[in-house]
Amino acid sequence: MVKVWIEKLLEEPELYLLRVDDDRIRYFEATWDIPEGITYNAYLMKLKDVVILFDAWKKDYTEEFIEALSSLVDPKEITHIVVHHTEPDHTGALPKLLELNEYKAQIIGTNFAKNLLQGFYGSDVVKNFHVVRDGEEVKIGDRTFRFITVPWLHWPDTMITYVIEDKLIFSCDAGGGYGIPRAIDDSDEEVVKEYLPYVTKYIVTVIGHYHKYIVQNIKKLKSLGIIESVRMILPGHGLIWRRNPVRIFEHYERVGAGIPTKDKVLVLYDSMYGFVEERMKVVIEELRKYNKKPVIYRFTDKEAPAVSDILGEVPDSEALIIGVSTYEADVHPRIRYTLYEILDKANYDKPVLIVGAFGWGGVAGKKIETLISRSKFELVEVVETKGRPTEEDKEKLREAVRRLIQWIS
Ligand SMILES: Cc1cc2nc3c(=O)[nH]c(=O)nc-3n(C[C@H](O)[C@H](O)[C@H](O)COP(=O)(O)O)c2cc1C
Repeated sequence: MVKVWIEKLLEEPELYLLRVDDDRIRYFEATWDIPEGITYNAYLMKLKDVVILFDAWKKDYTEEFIEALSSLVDPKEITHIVVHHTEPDHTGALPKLLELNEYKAQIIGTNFAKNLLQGFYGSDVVKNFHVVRDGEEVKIGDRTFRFITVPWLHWPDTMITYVIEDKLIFSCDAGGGYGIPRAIDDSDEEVVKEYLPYVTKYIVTVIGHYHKYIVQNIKKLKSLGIIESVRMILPGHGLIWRRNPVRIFEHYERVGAGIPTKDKVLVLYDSMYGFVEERMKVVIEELRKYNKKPVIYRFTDKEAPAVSDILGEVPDSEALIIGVSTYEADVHPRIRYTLYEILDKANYDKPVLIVGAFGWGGVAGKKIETLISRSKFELVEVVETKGRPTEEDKEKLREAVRRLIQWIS
């Protein structure tokens, strides 16, 4: 049985969280390996004469959503539905809800959201749609709702809602993360510590392609003066932030900007028969000699880490070292895919060292060199040699690692 949370968050205004813990999902967006699962959060606010729903759940949980919602309100009584972002993990249950609501509720969202909803679910769903512009304020009941667009965080339709009188931010995907936290909010530091790495992984895999917009949009919210005094940040996934609400946006900013954790170096390699691995042992030993802390992911005949986990390690690394074998005159397929995703989702200004091994003609190193030259990463060196590494090859590797360390410092 899937776990559903129905929690009262505030008495005034009367505000509820409706959260479902999706522990059945394996691959978010049919791509990202998330054994940690994810939650979908919707919120319900009851004011005098109006009932406002903020977002919904994924279609798979429509039945549970309607049941949870019905325990708080008759769906027919919902007067407004705010759609912050139309991705179906937040809107899948909407068509059924609107049917039960007899299409009485006014849907509020951006023009982009209206077009997308119509494309996904048909014209009926948008027949009572109120398009809001960036910064528009709408009085609903006795509260004022300001809608602020945050485009490309992570779709063009995305906006957040700021409730002026109560200083609440409904932030949808911004401020969200993977994982199924044991609590609903950030009051327990242990829960927060367990959860934050899943937030980083979520940011990189889901929003990473647009990571410059994270920094840009948070700057925009800061300039509006709504962050420093915010009382609660209520995201569409994961924990609610109310003990220290600013913290989640600070975390997003750090990941967006790629701020490194001191001494962390991401080491990533494939090795089919051990020759790349022999080289990487030399590299790792040299890193440790200089007090660097390598975080190691390897593709071998015994292990294949999730690319989503590797991506989550990039933003706070000081540097990357990639070990690669040449495979059919190309980059080994596992590294090829991983690197493609790193360059797309976690493209940061960080130094990279490439370590290659080949049998009869090294190609992988040169191909990676070309890819890196078109990215934000800076290539320190390609050390690519044949077969089993000689003592001379090993010395070259140690020198390259020292050069990388100098580059970092
Ligand atoms: C399926 C396969 C394809 C390969 N293709 C090439 C190639 O195109 N060019 C080359 O120089 N070596 C090629 N090699 C040899 C490897 O690059 C070489 O053995 C390297 O040292 C492998 O590193 P490892 O021992 O860590 O797996 C290939 C090896 C395998 C198993």
